[in-house]
Amino acid sequence: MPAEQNDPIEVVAAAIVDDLESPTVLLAARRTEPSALAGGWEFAGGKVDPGETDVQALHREIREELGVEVEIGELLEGPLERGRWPLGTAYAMSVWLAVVTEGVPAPIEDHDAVRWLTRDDLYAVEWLPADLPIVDAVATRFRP
Ligand SMILES: Nc1nc2c([nH]c(=O)n2[C@H]2C[C@H](O)[C@@H](COP(=O)(O)OP(=O)(O)OP(=O)(O)O)O2)c(=O)[nH]1
Repeated sequence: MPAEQNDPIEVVAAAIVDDLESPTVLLAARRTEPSALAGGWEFAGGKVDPGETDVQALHREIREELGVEVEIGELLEGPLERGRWPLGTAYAMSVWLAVVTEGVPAPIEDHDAVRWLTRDDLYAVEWLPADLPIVDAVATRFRP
């Protein structure tokens, strides 16, 4: 179906954890731009390019931004169609749990810091506001 003018822009992102079944840490990345969002923490990811599947886009973005390869796990179901999460009205984001299979995450592009958050400090960074319900969804998967 062709995209309508006011359809949200599709974004994909990874909630990178240490273990897909029983996570104990979550990776957060600090944005460098635009200035309105710089300093906010988020899930690494980005827009799906034309002709790319969501999963292809996710692997590409994670490779470009963090320099790692990931295995993708469960889709964290959001309230919008196809389980996406609203980012304001302009964007809709699909978020999967993921684990690193190759490399060590580093802030290569679009971020200036990455941090592994334990359950106790999941909310210790200043998440972009739209991400808070997604962090809540990740928290429910954490090892009790
Ligand atoms: N990647 C990502 N974007 C987020 C998150 N939370 C959130 O509100 N956003 C917003 C920031 C942007 O306004 C929008 C799209 O994100 P993006 O990373 O593709 O933004 P961008 O415009 O810098 O993309 P690009 O040109 O580098 O592809 O979504 C998140 O957790 N991850």
